[in-house]
Amino acid sequence: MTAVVRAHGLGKRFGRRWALSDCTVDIPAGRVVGLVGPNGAGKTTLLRLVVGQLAPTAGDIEVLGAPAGADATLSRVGYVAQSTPVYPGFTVDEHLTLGDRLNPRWDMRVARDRVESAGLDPRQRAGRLSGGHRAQLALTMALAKRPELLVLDEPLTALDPLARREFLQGLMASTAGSDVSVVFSSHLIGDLERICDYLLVLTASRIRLAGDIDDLIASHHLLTGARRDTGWPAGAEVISARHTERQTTLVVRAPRPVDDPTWTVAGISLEDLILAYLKNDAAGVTPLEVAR
Ligand SMILES: Nc1ncnc2c1ncn2[C@@H]1O[C@H](COP(=O)(O)OP(=O)(O)OP(=O)(O)O)[C@@H](O)[C@H]1O
Repeated sequence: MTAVVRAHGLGKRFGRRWALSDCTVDIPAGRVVGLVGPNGAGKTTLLRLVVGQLAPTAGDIEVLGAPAGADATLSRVGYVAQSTPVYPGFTVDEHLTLGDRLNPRWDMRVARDRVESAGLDPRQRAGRLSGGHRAQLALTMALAKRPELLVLDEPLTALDPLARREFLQGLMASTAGSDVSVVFSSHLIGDLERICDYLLVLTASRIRLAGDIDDLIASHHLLTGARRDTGWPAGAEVISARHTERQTTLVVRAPRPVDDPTWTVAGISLEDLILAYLKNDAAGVTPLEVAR
């Protein structure tokens, strides 16, 4: 597997607190990777390590074959931070001119098309744009660089539903048939489901799950049966358990479909799979405890 990001034993500490711990992961090239996790899990920290804005406290990280943040890779990585930074005193058009000067692979046509479709006024100063339009400008700057790796930290939060859909369609159109790899953090699972084919789940500063979404869906199952506190199915790892007075519902990971007549087995949606890992994130807490 060719990896765009290779992290080994990666950790970042702020003061006494580890924002990211012991992260060992290879992010495959040419994929659209969804990064999910609860608030404060360490997603932004991981993304800032990827783009070289932070230096690791422990371990190492390689991006596009070089140490993260290396000069040689800067123009090959596009990044939109959560705050969607722009230059407030520059107009939209001046942003595009600056992008053209600074980036060897800049595509002015992509930039102008996006500005037009997002309804941005080229003469408007960026400092006066609405939050959603500022996000659109920041995304345009990242896409028009024609990066090999595009890193987006919750880019959709400020966009209205229509703009969100159009952005996702635009993103899919610009990634289809190209080699660009995308790492995309979001709390909006429906949006991730629409465009991602690879998933990373980060909870409590650790990677809990990484893999191809189709494989993860195939290896996780939803089991329902009569209420019980023991007697879990053999050969399956219980990820989460929920109980009503009469019924127990499990999310389990098992390489083969669970063959146990005391359970009704069903496929799992991406949303249920992610929620099972998010619920069961506190270290040392058993699935039974977190389910109540
Ligand atoms: N520059 C910093 N200085 C001190 N602590 C920080 C800094 N950046 C992040 N942290 C802490 O590191 C932890 C992880 O933060 P991070 O922003 O990476 O989480 P996140 O998963 O992106 O959260 P959210 O979904 O809320 O954006 C948090 O406890 C946060 O307070």
